[in-house]
Amino acid sequence: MKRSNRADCRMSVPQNCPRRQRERKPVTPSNLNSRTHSEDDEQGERQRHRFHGLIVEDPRLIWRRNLITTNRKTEWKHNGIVNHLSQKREGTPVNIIVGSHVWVEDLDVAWIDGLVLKVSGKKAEIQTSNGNKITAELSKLYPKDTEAATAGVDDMTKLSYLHEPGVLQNLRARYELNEIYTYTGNILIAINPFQRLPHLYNADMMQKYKGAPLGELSPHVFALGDAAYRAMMNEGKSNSILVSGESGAGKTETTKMLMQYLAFLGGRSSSEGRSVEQQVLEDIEKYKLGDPKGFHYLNQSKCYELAGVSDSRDYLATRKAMDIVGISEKEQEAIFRVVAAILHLGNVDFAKGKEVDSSVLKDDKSKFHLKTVAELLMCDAQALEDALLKRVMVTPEEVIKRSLDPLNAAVSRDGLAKTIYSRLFDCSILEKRRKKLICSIILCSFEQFCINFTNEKLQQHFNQHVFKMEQEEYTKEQIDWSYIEFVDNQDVLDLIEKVP
Ligand SMILES: Nc1ncnc2c1ncn2[C@@H]1O[C@H](COP(=O)(O)OP(=O)(O)OP(=O)(O)O)[C@@H](O)[C@H]1O
Repeated sequence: MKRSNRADCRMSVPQNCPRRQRERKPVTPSNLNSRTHSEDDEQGERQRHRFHGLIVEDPRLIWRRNLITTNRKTEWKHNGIVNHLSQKREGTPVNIIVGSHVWVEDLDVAWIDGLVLKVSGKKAEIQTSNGNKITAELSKLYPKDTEAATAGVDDMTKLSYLHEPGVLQNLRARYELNEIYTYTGNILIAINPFQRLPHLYNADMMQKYKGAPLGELSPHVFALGDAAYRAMMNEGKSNSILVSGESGAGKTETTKMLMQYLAFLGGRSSSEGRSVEQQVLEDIEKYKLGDPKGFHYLNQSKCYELAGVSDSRDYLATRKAMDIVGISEKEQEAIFRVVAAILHLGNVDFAKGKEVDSSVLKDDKSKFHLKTVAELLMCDAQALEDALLKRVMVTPEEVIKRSLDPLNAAVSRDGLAKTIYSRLFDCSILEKRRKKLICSIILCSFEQFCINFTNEKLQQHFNQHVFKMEQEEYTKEQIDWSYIEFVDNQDVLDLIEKVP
């Protein structure tokens, strides 16, 4: 399922009608939320989940276009925040005249601001703020809001001009002040700070955000976690937070913060007076784990500790968060058994066997790890050993077993580890979803399906809250502007979500 061209989904704000000139209630995360309630009601049973959107971005990608390959740039523009917010390029009535302050594309810094010196035909001559004089097509210029707050705005819906340079400038201005979070309605955008900002995540901050309505305090990942948790408790309904972003943008770190916050909200004191180390030691023995240096899958980077990161605490926070989101003790045990089994599996080594191109378990250590894997996965140790040492080929006539040499046995071991790990997530999600809806799709690429579905869901979220709502408001306020058609992807969502 490929994404359709979203270019026609972009919203155009009339140039002669900057949004701040109109007397209107600013669109805040909280009033957007109240709208979601009524829409949920309308959708009734069909809406099994409430979704909260969180987009993480890598500043190196969004501000330095020369670091982005053409494809990546296009992909980002089509999938990222700017696509949802930016002003329609073609056919937009851009009222650029001599003396206008504008944004123009720049290879080094993505967008540079400048002053229009001359307009002739479809082109303009611009004096850029870095001292260059350039000529650009009028249709490629975007008006600059000269009255924009230098510190930026905490919610992108408050921007006067919703176009790519405006959005990026706002994120950048905030980022320079270490304000890495910004709302777009009730969607949170997080920019990777590439440095620890402990003051943002300490216990005081958690306390501050606990119970505060979304939008009341500065944008924060805790605010989103809080909204999801409250909605879950109040409505008895599942909630999902979609964390979307490029590789390296900070999804994992953001998710960790969310988990910590959810654990804090759950507040179940499972420690019973024991120290963190004692509790974790409660599990290391059980899963026959030990020093990470001793595990092949953990010791490749040779990096075992990070300043300010406590694996023990993160582990306990994860367990607590699992409690909160309703993963039972038994399911948690199963999850950690599988994870521990994967680590042990990585330590199973192979040596040459007696026959040509065959292999055996290398030593007693490997035998121990294989036995532990079998115990943890509750499977037969001999069958597991066979599966690692031999390849099975099924032909129409017969089933052929062929021995593997040590190198290929190691490849088979790593393949098994990857498959088990990936199945762990498929199974957890499957448990929570209606099998009817999902089974056939898993046979395709489940991961890609999830990515596409998430993108479609986010797109619909933006359609609902930015396009539909804004247009309704313009109509209500009788503002003279042309109605923009946009592609509604509800049919795509119905295909996946709707009960057949
Ligand atoms: N909020 C944050 N605070 C501090 N550092 C961060 C934060 N978010 C990301 N980082 C830094 O960026 C690095 C990459 O982030 P992370 O691993 O979360 O990315 P990712 O989106 O999960 O990547 P991938 O999709 O490739 O797994 C982290 O190792 C960390 O150094």
